[in-house]
Amino acid sequence: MTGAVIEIQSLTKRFGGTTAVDDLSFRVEPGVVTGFLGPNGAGKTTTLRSLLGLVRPTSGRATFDGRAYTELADPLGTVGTALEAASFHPGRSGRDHLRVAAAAAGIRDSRVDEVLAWVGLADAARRRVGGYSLGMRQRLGLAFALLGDPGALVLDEPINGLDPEGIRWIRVFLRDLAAEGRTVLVSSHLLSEVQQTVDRVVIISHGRLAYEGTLDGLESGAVARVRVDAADRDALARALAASGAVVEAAADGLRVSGVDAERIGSLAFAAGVPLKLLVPEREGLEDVFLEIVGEGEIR
Ligand SMILES: Nc1ncnc2c1ncn2[C@@H]1O[C@H](COP(=O)(O)OP(=O)(O)OP(=O)(O)O)[C@@H](O)[C@H]1O
Repeated sequence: MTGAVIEIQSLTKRFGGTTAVDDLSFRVEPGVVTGFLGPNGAGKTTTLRSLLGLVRPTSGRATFDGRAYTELADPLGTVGTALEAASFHPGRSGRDHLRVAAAAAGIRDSRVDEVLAWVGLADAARRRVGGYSLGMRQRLGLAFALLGDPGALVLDEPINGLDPEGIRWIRVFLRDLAAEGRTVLVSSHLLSEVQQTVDRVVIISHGRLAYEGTLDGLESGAVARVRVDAADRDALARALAASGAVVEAAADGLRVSGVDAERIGSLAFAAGVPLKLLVPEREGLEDVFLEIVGEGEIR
């Protein structure tokens, strides 16, 4: 199977005076899991809703192999979606939900049990959705998305709220779907949540593209720092700053960037300042992500 290429081209969506998505362009290829990341309010949901024909863009296009969702000959076979996990009627069983959807879409009834087994819900299929855990509702959402055996999957925050076992399960599940050649796009507001699941990431902030590429590429933007301390911290800071290092004071010593640990050792030695701590540190991916999107910004 080869899933469709998803392409967002100069997409802009304004709601009154709010620009939710601002001239956004990126591509999502089949065969890999792509993370679609940004803080709350960055415009992820609006982008996904535009892609699925639920929102009319102010300008630009969002397509599957060049066709807008509304132009697809076989929408359910092209893309499966799970935009909200909680929107199932609590009084009906998981199986009933899928049977109604399958009948409406002209999909054979036996497919319902296939997808329920696929997502590990076979035993719970006849129970009321009201008694499902969040993880089970997320699985039901996935089963729903897979009904039409789509080449592409577009999932809004599918990992949000899952317990560790559920997270492990969905990681493997999404990777398997991509390995079959499907296009898998997964949104999240936390990089750490999808870090072990995705191959590529698209990061947006304020409706604009902030980064598109591999996780390795993102990591190469991480700043190397050295944590260092001396009994005479001020003398150490002066010696390092005089050699062009960037020195920040912290409660437990100094954070130094721009020079490596070896050079810091020689500079301290030359200045006659004995060190009591010298630890190279690398910024985590989550720090790089927060820097890219602007730490803690919520609109
Ligand atoms: N129907 C709407 N009417 C008015 N403003 C909207 C509407 N939908 C979204 N917005 C605004 O557009 C911006 C982007 O929202 P969007 O839901 O796309 O972000 P998001 O990245 O998905 O965030 P979240 O994870 O919180 O859903 C926000 O400022 C939001 O308030």
